Amino acid sequence: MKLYPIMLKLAGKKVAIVGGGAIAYRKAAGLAETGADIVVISPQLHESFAALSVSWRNKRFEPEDITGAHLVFAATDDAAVNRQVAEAAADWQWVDVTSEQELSAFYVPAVVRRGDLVLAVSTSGASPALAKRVKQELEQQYGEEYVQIVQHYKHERKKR
Ligand SMILES: C[C@@]1(CC(=O)O)C2=NC(=C\c3[nH]c(c(CCC(=O)O)c3CC(=O)O)Cc3[nH]c(c(CC(=O)O)c3CCC(=O)O)/C=C3\N/C(=C\2)[C@@H](CCC(=O)O)[C@]3(C)CC(=O)O)/[C@H]1CCC(=O)O
Ligand SMILES: NC(=O)c1ccc[n+]([C@@H]2O[C@H](COP(=O)([O-])OP(=O)(O)OC[C@H]3O[C@@H](n4cnc5c(N)ncnc54)[C@H](O)[C@@H]3O)[C@@H](O)[C@H]2O)c1
Repeated sequence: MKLYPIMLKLAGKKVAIVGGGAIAYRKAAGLAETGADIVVISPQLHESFAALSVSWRNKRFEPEDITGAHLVFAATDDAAVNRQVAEAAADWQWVDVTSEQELSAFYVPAVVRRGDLVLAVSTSGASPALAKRVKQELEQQYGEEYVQIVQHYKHERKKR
């Protein structure tokens, strides 16, 4: 089955991240500056979270924690807990179980940002390491100059 790529406007939307370790941090960092209302549920929080704006619920996961969340990340190191998160989610909630593809409703791509230019790379889950490698190649190919290039094109387009 093909996966469908999309750009989400997350300002003001609740996003729940269950787990507070390295992987939870990586998913939270990817949400920085989207305006999402990020809630992290975990009895421990990785020190890098200090640089991010998130609400921390210092506790173990319970189903009520994901109520109203549009996106849900199950990112604990306990596969059974991650499965409970998937089971607690309503049909309309998009869940990424970071330890188990079969239970996920979406995956996160590897991303290069150059201002408004966004390059997202996915292998549809086949190989996250390859997605990262292709991202690194794109980082070389599309340098910081593209921040200005995309601005220029945007400006030209408005003149029409
Ligand atoms: C792209 C990136 C985005 C991000 O995380 O922000 C991302 N994984 C990254 C890196 C990475 N992940 C893993 C390794 C170790 C090498 C390896 O195992 O290959 C490395 C490499 C590294 O860390 O160097 C391990 C791993 N990943 C998943 C599983 C579980 C499974 O496959 O079932 C396991 C085994 C866990 C275990 O051992 O238990 C699952 C997923 N990882 C995804 C995304 C989604 C599919 C993306 C796609 O392919 O399209 C998906 C399906 C769900 C999701 O996480 O959304 C990010 C690159 C960051 C960057 O840009 O630098
Ligand atoms: N998708 C990916 O990109 C990817 C990559 C590597 C690993 N993984 C998976 O992610 C998992 C987590 O890895 P990590 O490096 O972040 O682990 P980690 O040990 O750094 O963090 C685990 C976190 O889970 C929290 N936790 C444990 N039980 C909990 C509970 N009941 N409720 C709430 N929080 C709870 C802990 O407090 C801790 O903060 C791994 O076990 C692996 O399966 C995914």
